[in-house]
Amino acid sequence: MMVKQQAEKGMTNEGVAVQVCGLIKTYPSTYTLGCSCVCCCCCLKVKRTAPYHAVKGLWLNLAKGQLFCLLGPNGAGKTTTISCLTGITPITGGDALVYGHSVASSVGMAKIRRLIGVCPQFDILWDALTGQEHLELFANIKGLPPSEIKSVAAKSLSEGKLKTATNVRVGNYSGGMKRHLSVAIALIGDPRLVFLDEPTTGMDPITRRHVWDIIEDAKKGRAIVLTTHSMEEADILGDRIAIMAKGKLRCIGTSIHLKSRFGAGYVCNINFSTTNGEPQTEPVKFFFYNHLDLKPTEESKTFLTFIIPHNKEPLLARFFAELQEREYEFGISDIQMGLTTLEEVFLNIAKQAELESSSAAQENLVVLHLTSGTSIQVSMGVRFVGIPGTESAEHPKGLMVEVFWKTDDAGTLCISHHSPEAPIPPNVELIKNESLIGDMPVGFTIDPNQILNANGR
Ligand SMILES: Nc1ncnc2c1ncn2[C@@H]1O[C@H](COP(=O)(O)OP(=O)(O)OP(=O)(O)O)[C@@H](O)[C@H]1O
Repeated sequence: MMVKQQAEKGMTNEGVAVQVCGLIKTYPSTYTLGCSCVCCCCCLKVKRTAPYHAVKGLWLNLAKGQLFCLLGPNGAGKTTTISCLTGITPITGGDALVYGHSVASSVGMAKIRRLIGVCPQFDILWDALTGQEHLELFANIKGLPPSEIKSVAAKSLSEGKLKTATNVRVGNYSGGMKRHLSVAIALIGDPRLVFLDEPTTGMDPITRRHVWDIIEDAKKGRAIVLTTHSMEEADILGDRIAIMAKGKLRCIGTSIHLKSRFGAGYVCNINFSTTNGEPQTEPVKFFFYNHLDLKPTEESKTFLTFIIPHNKEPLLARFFAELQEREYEFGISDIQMGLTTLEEVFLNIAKQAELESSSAAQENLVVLHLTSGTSIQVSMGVRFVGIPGTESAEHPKGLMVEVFWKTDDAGTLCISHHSPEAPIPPNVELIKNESLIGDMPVGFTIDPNQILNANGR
């Protein structure tokens, strides 16, 4: 909101490289030929798809000398945002100023092109050219003085995995080497703003660390916009992180800010020593349950993990003082506390966005295979879901499960596992829309606050 107010008052800030002011991108309708019959000769129809709102009014400032990391599940609108800022696709509404030049005007865009370097999501390289030839070509395009081109190209190839491949044709590069070369191309000519769209996809861990060092060094004196599906990469490189979903910015801040504001709380790991006999995990579990009403999220013979929600904060000082006093009695070797992970923040935001859109339109359903053997459809991102047809005299409200989500390597939200089936607490209000899509029932979404309140969590 502050960004919007500043922009509306025409305020400019010296430290800002890019000012995005209500950016909108809507892809127009497309027309396809199709029919629903088998013969295909009599009823070919032109089908019109609805316009797609990929970016729905984005407001943000990107600072000079900082790396801004844009996260979001597949289809969030990250690449579209980059395409709008780099002039690859025309914007539909709003504007963005790159070092004061507007992306909405062709004059502005011509100036912006001289200031930016881009590593696109998919490599645009020529198999017949070598790494050195690519860099010389792009150094030429960026307008570097001819006398400097060879040395600049050689310098950016002088380190890491590309060194040995300088004169090898790119057709023989691995996928990771091609991404490495695309990053080098984005940085050539000292651009003041660099866009890196999933730059380390397909890289082995050693090359990835090397490219992280290159990116970290490149922050000085320029702004970098990076998109990634790796939370580790975002945590390590991002000075500020934003999460987009369904075309909208959902949250923005430093990694620590996002974890404390949007994470579930703290992760507490307790390790037990095995030198003085059997570890006392059961008394410690009881101690946590008794004082904080928490059960472990992970456990083994020698460690326990608890997620401590923020609302328990007032109890923690006394709780940990007492736990430390009894460390020896419980056989605890060490206690570690940390904020929950960025991945968890990401999942929370992605789930929330999916839930909003699937409750707006009855879509985005995925199949949940219950361990009891039946399958139901559930809204993407739902946490507690009631199982249709499970009402009985013993459980008048029926049964429910808690669904746990994860993202796959490509950033798509998918079901990880679910809790055992449990009775829906009697005081929970249910809004049941009995429905069947295809021949599979649709589970009803239960407000998580009601369950947490009912369980005293
Ligand atoms: N040319 C186009 N015409 C119509 N729709 C498009 C076009 N390009 C992208 N889209 C749609 O816009 C949405 C946003 O796509 P975009 O590529 O920006 O997402 P993203 O956040 O970069 O996802 P990913 O992580 O998969 O790269 C998607 O639903 C996509 O299908």
